[in-house]
Amino acid sequence: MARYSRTEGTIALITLSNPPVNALGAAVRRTITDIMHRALTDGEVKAVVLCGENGTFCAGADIREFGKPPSGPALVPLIHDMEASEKPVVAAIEGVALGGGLEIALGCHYRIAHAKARLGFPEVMLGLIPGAGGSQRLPRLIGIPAALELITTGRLVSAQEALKLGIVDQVVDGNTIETAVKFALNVIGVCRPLLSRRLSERTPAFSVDAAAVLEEGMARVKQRARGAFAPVVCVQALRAAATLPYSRGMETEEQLINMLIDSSQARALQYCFFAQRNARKWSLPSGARWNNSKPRAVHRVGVVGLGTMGRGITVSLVKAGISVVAVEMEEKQMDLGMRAVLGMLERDAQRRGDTRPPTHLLTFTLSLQQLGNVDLVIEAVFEDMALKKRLFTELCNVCKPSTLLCTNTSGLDVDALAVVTHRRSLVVGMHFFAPANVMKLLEVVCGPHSSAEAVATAMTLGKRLGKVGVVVGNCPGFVGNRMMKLYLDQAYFLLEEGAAPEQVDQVLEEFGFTMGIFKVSDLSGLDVGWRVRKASGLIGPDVNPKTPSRWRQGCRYSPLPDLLCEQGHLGQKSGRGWYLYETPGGKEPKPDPAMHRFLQEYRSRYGLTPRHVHAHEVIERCTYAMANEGFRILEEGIAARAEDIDVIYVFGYGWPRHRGGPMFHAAQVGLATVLQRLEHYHQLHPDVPHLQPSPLLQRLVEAGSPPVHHWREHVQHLHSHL
Ligand SMILES: CC(C)(COP(=O)(O)OP(=O)(O)OC[C@H]1O[C@@H](n2cnc3c(N)ncnc32)[C@H](O)[C@@H]1OP(=O)(O)O)[C@@H](O)C(=O)NCCC(=O)NCCSC(=O)C[C@@H](O)CCCCCCCCCCCCC(=O)O
Repeated sequence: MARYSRTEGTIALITLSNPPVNALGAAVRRTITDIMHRALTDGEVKAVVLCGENGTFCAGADIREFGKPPSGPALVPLIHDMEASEKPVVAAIEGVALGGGLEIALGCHYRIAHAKARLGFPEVMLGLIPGAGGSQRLPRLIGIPAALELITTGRLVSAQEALKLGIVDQVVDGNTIETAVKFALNVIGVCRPLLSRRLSERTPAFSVDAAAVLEEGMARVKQRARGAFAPVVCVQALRAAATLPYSRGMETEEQLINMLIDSSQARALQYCFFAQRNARKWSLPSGARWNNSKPRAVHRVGVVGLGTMGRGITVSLVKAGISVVAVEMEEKQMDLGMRAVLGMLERDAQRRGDTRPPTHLLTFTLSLQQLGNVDLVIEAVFEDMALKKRLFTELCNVCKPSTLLCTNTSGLDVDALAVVTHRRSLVVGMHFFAPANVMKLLEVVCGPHSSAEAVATAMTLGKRLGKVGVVVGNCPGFVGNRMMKLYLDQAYFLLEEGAAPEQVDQVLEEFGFTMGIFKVSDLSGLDVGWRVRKASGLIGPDVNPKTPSRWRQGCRYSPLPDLLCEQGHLGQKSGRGWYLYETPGGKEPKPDPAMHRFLQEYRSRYGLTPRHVHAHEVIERCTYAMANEGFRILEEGIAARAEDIDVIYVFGYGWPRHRGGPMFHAAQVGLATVLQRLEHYHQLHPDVPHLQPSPLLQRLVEAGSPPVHHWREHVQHLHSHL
């Protein structure tokens, strides 16, 4: 928990010891409080050095304790006692000093940091504010503008930046604890009383513009927060620091954190924190798991296809220091792709202040033969099964027998590709999201033949690329796009029933989505879905001409997006889609009067009487339809946990993190309510079978709506892939 030792005769060394990150759980707080009291009252001790075991100072409060009844001593009195002490207290910061960890460090009189240390207040990402004096001490140390930026964004700073800002007093390359001990010996008795080092005693170093800075800060966070409370409350805490004496500021901080601590948003954000980490802990029905499966070494990767996805994947790989052989079939495409990749790398290097992008890691070629020596191939050609099968067959002949063959398909059958190869166990899906060099999500699609080694290798590679990997099973659309289809269907149906694209989007954005569904569709290009619908036989020559336009494969179908595509309205790239753009390639969507007329004509053609669609109906139909499919996905074992589905939505589809994800949202609304609303909508729309509540949802409600982590226990037949 925390250890006490004496060094150099007069220095008390207090070492936090709570692996893996020295979080400040109740037992740790109890031990440090006792030990600190001992050190501060022991007459032989002249100074104290506080450090953390195993190269980590402290990652802050133990997040698992939030939401539980409080126990153990609080941090605030401990920090006050330390700061009030007449013996110098020096923090030796290695690894991280985050949240409550940094608050403790700010209560110390001096801070020495290792060059590789990172410091910050990430509380806002957990729906909180720094609640143990951090919101009051940091602005007194570095001023309002810098504190405002750090606290409202949760951004971590390097030791060097912390030195520049004045958060730490010294940065060391060598042994931080030894340096801190020497430092402590040097300052014993030098600065008595330690008044100037006590941040709570300082008058905040505010510029005259503090009020304006806070006002601007508030406007900025409100615009960016998409409905999240915590960033706004962070600004309120800083306003208290700017305008109130320290003790009153602390009272305000306490009131504000108490308001947030039990909020549904804080719960959702803390759920996301653990869900993201749990996603790494995959397992397969064979018993193979993340911690008993060895990934293969990947030094050289082949990327086939230099369209939008292939380019982004190539850039991600190169930025992670991995050699890439990029293959295109046609010279013109290759030239375009090569220029785009080099341009992206160049801009990235400029942003980071590097003079030369790592182009030496790149080989561009028109010949698949050059893939003979790669460890892994990522196929990123068109979504055309016949083309992909030909390619996989050829790759088998070209690549060494141990090369993993991965497909970036966004929904085609990974197993159908595996069976054309002689190395089925080495085939997995690596589904990146556009733009692949930016988006964090990676679905690792595991087919029935995929080996644990292949899954482990794809997950490890994803981690090297900075992605959040989630292992999913093989079915059309996997997890993300399978649920997305139902979301889109509901959005189209809402247009048929009377809504306008901008109205649906506004409601979704107010809910917290990064972008409304129609804006997303315009951005990705309407032709993407069009191709998928053609390939899956929903449109095209295979459809019986007698089939009504609004009816496909036994259920209601909306041809709206197909009609737009037929007119060449493909979204941003064509200057027109669900919205109007100034020019082809324009980015600024404007409501399109022609779209309104088109919808009116469409409705009258099919005898649909438009009605006013309420905001709550938009949210319920879109999000409950998604969650309902999520329950089916869980039942089929396509996702191992509800948390995995939520991670996919938060990291890949712009779902607001402060609402946890579609499954967590359903749990927060109440499963019984979701069930009842789905029944209601299914009664109104019996031609939409997907609105019929899934059997798992029904069983969960019968079982009293257990918490998300227990849902898997109610899956009846674990016939699953995962
Ligand atoms: C630290 C990291 C940067 C490490 O990253 P890395 O990639 O190396 O590793 P992982 O992310 O995989 O983490 C490894 C492992 O550790 C677990 N973990 C990490 N941090 C915590 C944590 N803070 N608590 C619990 N567990 C943690 C993680 O889950 C992994 O576990 P696994 O099983 O999967 O291996 C990175 O992890 C990171 O960024 N962590 C989060 C850091 C953070 O957000 N810190 C802020 C915490 S909130 C806080 O500090 C609030 C303060 O302002 C204090 C507020 C006090 C008042 C509140 C009143 C509430 C009452 C309850 C508490 C009473 C206390 C009091 O009153 O004083």
